[in-house]
Amino acid sequence: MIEYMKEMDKLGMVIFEILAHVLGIEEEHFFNKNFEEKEAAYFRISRYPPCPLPEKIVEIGIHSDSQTLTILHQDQVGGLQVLKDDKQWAGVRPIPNSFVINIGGNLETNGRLKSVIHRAVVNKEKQRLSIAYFMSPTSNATIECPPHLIHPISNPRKYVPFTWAELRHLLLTTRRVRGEAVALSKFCISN
Ligand SMILES: O=C(O)CCC(=O)C(=O)O
Ligand SMILES: [Fe+2]
Repeated sequence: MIEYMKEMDKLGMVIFEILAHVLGIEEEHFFNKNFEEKEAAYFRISRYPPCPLPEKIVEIGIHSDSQTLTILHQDQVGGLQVLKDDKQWAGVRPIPNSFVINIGGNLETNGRLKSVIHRAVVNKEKQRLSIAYFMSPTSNATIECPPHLIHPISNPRKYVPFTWAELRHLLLTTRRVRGEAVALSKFCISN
């Protein structure tokens, strides 16, 4: 497990480097610097038993991930679905030897990246397994959209700066609402 975790961290850092490049973040080691504390990362291993009436059950409810990045391994059964802009669910087809990468709520960068709403449905005949690895920043790292991704008129700042410790506290203490990032919304400037 520890080895798997180390490999996930390495992969996550490569993805962060790519994202930093795509987002035009020039500060060297931007993500490395904010992800030194590894204790905050965690796994969720989900086993979905077969179900004769799959339409009656949605095993992992509708949600978006709250951390920074999710690296998800799903087996070949399939069941992960994402909510598209047209409000239709689309299945994420399992591809052998690959991971599904989800952007977490605190990486939304003022809407430049999207933390997708998703759910997992069960299969009639087959059991399904998934392993989600959630990466979060160091507890006291400040989460704040880089100024160059903000425009005062076309894209004004959506959230006040906050720390991961503050968001994590709210995630643990705020009542959840299906499909809504309630904890994150507490930092919304319009609230
Ligand atoms: O099992 C899956 O495919 C999804 C798991 C998931 O969304 C989660 O653990 O947050
Ligand atoms: Fe998830």
